[in-house]
Amino acid sequence: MSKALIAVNAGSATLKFRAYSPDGRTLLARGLVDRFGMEGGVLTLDAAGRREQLTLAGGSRDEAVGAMLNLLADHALQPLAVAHRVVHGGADYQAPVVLTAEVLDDLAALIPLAPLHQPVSLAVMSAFARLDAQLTQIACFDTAFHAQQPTIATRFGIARHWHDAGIRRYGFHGLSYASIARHLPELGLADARVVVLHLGSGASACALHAGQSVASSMGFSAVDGLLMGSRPGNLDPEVVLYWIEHAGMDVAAVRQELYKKSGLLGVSGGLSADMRELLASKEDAAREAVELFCYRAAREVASLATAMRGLDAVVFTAGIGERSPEVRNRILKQLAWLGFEADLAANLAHATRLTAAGSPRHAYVLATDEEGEMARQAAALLAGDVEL
Ligand SMILES: Nc1ncnc2c1ncn2[C@@H]1O[C@H](COP(=O)(O)OP(=O)(O)O)[C@@H](O)[C@H]1O
Ligand SMILES: CC(=O)OP(=O)(O)O
Ligand SMILES: [Mg+2]
Repeated sequence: MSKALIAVNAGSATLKFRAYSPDGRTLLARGLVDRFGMEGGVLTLDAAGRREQLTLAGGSRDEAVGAMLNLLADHALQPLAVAHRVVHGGADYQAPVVLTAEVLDDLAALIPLAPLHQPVSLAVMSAFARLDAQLTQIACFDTAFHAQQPTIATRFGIARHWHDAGIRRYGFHGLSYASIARHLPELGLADARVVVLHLGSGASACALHAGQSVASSMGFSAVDGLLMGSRPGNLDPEVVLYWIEHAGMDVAAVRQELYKKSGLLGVSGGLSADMRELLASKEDAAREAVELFCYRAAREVASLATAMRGLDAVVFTAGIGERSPEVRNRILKQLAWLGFEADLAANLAHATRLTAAGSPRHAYVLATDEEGEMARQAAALLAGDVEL
């Protein structure tokens, strides 16, 4: 058996995991549980050049985690530690941390701020603990990368005491932005002002100046900012009051509306939260959902550029950003006035650079690697290289 760092990225419907060498640098195996924690779950593992697939009979999270550990053991991989992506670390967690009962209590207290993600992460941690109480588990936070933002970028225009009580902008997708920041020097952008568009089911944008996060489109929760799969992004708070006072909705119904019924799904008239399906649809509402998604992303680029007092480049990443030439092209068209001269052939070919050689500003595509980032963070923590 060889020891491996396991990085786990639990979403609402899937669980992605990867196994790395103890230094977090070499990928040894990668896998996915589709329909995680539901009936009909399927576990896929790619390791040593072959793919294995397993249907999970019962549908519990414990079963899925157990099956994952068994499959890894078949490949002689035994967890040294497991690192979890945790969406919300609040004001207190600005670096990865080994889980203890106290940390788990703190993370549970943040469930209301990340109702789609935090409960799933906590359930996965419990599943691992039930299977192996001795296993070292580590939380890596989506908020941590943004912790050094200037205060002005984190403040809402509400009374100061609320900010002091933690009602402030945190920013998310930080593991993704950290992994992108690592690759900027390869593009000659080490000191540049870059807006990164993380366009996946959850979508956000981040202003990176010399590789540091200085502002983000996501705020107190992961519902703010860009239009997403089923979340609205920016929304006038009076809409929520209207729903409560005039549409008979309670808090649970509002939360459902905000997290599950809005975004691409809502704007497309319930057609789909999935960008691929909307791009393939001929329905007017689907077209408008895609248009709004791109329009809002482009507007956010200009806003974040202003936070940095300048803009050198835009980087697209995550499921939609890495795979949809059409969405990238629409966003770049809207940004043409800022000096982005699109190279359509490069875009269609998924080249790294999407803009023409003489373009005043360049746009790029980089693959995000949230799991790789977690593995590096976990390895650094275990080696005692992380300031706590
Ligand atoms: N080839 C593609 N063209 C357009 N959109 C795509 C493509 N492949 C994946 N997507 C979209 O990417 C989104 C999922 O992104 P992803 O980063 O995997 O999300 P998450 O990790 O948050 O679940 C979905 O809307 C999906 O439709
Ligand atoms: C923070 C967030 O929205 O995450 P995801 O994109 O995985 O939903
Ligand atoms: Mg994601």
